[in-house]
Amino acid sequence: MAPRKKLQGLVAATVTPMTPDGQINLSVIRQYVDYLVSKQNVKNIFVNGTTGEGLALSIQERKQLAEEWVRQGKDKLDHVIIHVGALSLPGSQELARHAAAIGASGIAVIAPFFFKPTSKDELLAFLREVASEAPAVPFYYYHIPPLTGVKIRVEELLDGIKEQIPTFQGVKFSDTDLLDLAQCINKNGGEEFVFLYGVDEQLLSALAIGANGAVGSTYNYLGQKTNMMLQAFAQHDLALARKYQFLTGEFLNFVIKLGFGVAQTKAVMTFVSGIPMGPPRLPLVKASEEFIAKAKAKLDSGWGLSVNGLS
Ligand SMILES: CC(=O)N[C@H](C=O)[C@@H](O)[C@H](O)[C@H](O)CO
Ligand SMILES: CC(=O)C(=O)O
Repeated sequence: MAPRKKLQGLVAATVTPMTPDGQINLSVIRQYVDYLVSKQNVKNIFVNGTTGEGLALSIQERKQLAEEWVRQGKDKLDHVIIHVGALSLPGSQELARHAAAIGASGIAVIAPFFFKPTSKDELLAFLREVASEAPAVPFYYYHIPPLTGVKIRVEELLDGIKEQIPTFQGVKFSDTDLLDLAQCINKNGGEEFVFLYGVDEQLLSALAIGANGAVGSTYNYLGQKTNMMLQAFAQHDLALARKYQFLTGEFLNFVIKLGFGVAQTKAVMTFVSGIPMGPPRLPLVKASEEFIAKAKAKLDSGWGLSVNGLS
């Protein structure tokens, strides 16, 4: 899938559909793609990442999923980014070669997080060895220090990165350190790289300092509303953009207080889209009936209309 345009706007971090007995369920991916495009107006996806439980899947499962997403996304999606990060370098390299072979429009890699890189050079060396296995595929670094514990600042990592990783294209930035993000954007004067923000509840703040778009779990079901925020922001209507951020934030604040993670995202996506996403895989456990009832009631309660008449 040759990217027709530079990645921008919303990217849905897809969940991995599973059968009730915990096998990956490829059979609903076609329907999932159609849902994102037609109901959420989201045409980019990020596969096998945090939300997709990528690190809880076998290499074989990750390849099968990547293939199915690319196959179903053909002619419907603009970008299919495959997360190929893994704890072992050979595992990550194998996934990178596979993603290249099937025509993914980009690959992303998180920092290895059991044995952790302790310096920029160590992290860069690992990323370089993965990226070089897919020499024609745009490469994104996936920065998510709350989960990896690798806190090397992106500003530092980006310094001279093109010489080491010629395919380097940008960052999925899933951290609240907006100073780091701002420094990256400020130094990226030529607008060579793409910065996709990954903390959905504060995307507007990241847009304000220059993020190009966002990758997140909530764009699976709040994509339409978040697109309205992007549009208001692009039209310099900050007051309206803020209303949309408050609107999505109201729902997220509600579910975060109940306990919100990948399992809960799968449950919400199941009732919003009607597509059975199934349970998560251990060590995650499925969302409680109580959570589902409350989240559903919140969404059904006219929540969409509760902030100054927005829908
Ligand atoms: C830790 C995590 O999963 N972060 C996601 C992406 O990076 C986000 O999309 C969050 O799910 C979202 O911001 C809700 O907190
Ligand atoms: C949220 C995100 O980007 C991920 O699931 O990896």
